[in-house]
Amino acid sequence: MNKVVLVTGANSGIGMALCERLLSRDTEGLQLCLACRNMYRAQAARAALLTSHPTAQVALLQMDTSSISSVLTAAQEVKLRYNRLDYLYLNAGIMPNPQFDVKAFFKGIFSSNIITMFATGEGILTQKDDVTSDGLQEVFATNLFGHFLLIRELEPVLCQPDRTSHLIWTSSSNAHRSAFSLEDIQHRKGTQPYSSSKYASDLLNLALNTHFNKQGLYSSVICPGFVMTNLTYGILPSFPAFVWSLLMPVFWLIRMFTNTFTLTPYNGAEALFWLFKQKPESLDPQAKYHSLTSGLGNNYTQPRKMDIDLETSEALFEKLLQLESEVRKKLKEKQKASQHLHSA
Ligand SMILES: NC(=O)C1=CN([C@@H]2O[C@H](COP(=O)(O)OP(=O)(O)OC[C@H]3O[C@@H](n4cnc5c(N)ncnc54)[C@H](OP(=O)(O)O)[C@@H]3O)[C@@H](O)[C@H]2O)C=CC1
Ligand SMILES: CC(C)CCC[C@@H](C)[C@H]1CC[C@H]2C3=C(CC[C@]12C)[C@@]1(C)CCC(=O)[C@@H](C)[C@@H]1CC3
Repeated sequence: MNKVVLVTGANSGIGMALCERLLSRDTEGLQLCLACRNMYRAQAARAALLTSHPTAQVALLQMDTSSISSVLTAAQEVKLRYNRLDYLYLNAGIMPNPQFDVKAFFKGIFSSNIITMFATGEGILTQKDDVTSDGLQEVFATNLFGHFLLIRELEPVLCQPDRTSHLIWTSSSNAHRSAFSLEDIQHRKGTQPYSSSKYASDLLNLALNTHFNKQGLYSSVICPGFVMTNLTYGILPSFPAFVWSLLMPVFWLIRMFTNTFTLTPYNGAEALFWLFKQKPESLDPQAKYHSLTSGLGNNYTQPRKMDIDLETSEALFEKLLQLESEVRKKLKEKQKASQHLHSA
């Protein structure tokens, strides 16, 4: 039986590079499903993958992870199409309206914190978040909650007695405990929704392992390192693409000191690809698997312990379940109201 692999945010950057790498390893034995919000971009990605792998099975699925109804519809479609789901890559993510603190950046360059700053972006980035039509914070909804709902909906295909399934989150080394609060899981009040959402995915990863390992479902998190993609280009929008290219020698130099500068989507997808080849039972639920690239350009994956604890991960899991039941209730009421309107 062919393995079924679903990747969210598969039409560009790290998600797209992962698809390319998976098909290069095994073109015939995989059923790849690209879950994307924009079907034009999804079709372009599918066409590019089929150009290099003409015999591959590549399907498309429309899904906007920031929209509850879109996630629920997409999950129904997955259950109709597939009776198994071996790998679910939870990769779609946004960092909207990033503000780059130039002063903090230059201060960081001349401090002992320089390596941490380049590896994590800590202290130099904030974002302005939005609210979705479901009334959720956009970064939380896109990066975390949409994926949580998807997993909950797909439980019947993910938890099967005769085999294991693997959830793999694209988190970040920008995830930081100080940006996250259990009292404000959506990060309505702060200025670091991205860091908060990624820290929440690290916590949720642990809770998912606690609750689902017995049912054959495993979860892992990775950090791709600093990769040049649409997401990072958005951090300095005044820089045209050629300026980023001109900066490449500087970045290669920085890579000599911090191997987190993976830079290309291919390199950034290293840990995602490495996890595909591992037995999920052998992995550490408290570790984040980092894509790293050496000064000489060699890729490797390294686990690093995360700053998370069981108690907070359980508390977050409970809060997410509670939010899930609230949004489902709201959605039902909305559907009832529109039915009334139609029948009147
Ligand atoms: N680049 C980096 O340095 C790092 C990236 N990451 C993480 O890697 C992941 C991939 O990002 P990256 O490849 O860098 O950036 P890209 O912007 O290239 O990829 C992000 C993908 O997510 C999709 N996406 C965004 N919002 C939604 C949504 N609401 N519903 C469905 N899909 C959506 C995008 O679709 P569309 O094309 O339609 O926008 C795109 O396919 C993200 O989770 C990011 O946080 C983590 C650490 C570092
Ligand atoms: C103009 C200058 C010569 C160079 C500017 C460099 C910064 C824009 C980058 C240095 C470290 C980068 C970084 C990220 C974004 C861009 C930098 C701040 C991230 C925060 C991107 C998203 C992530 O998830 C992190 C892992 C990245 C960490 C490093």
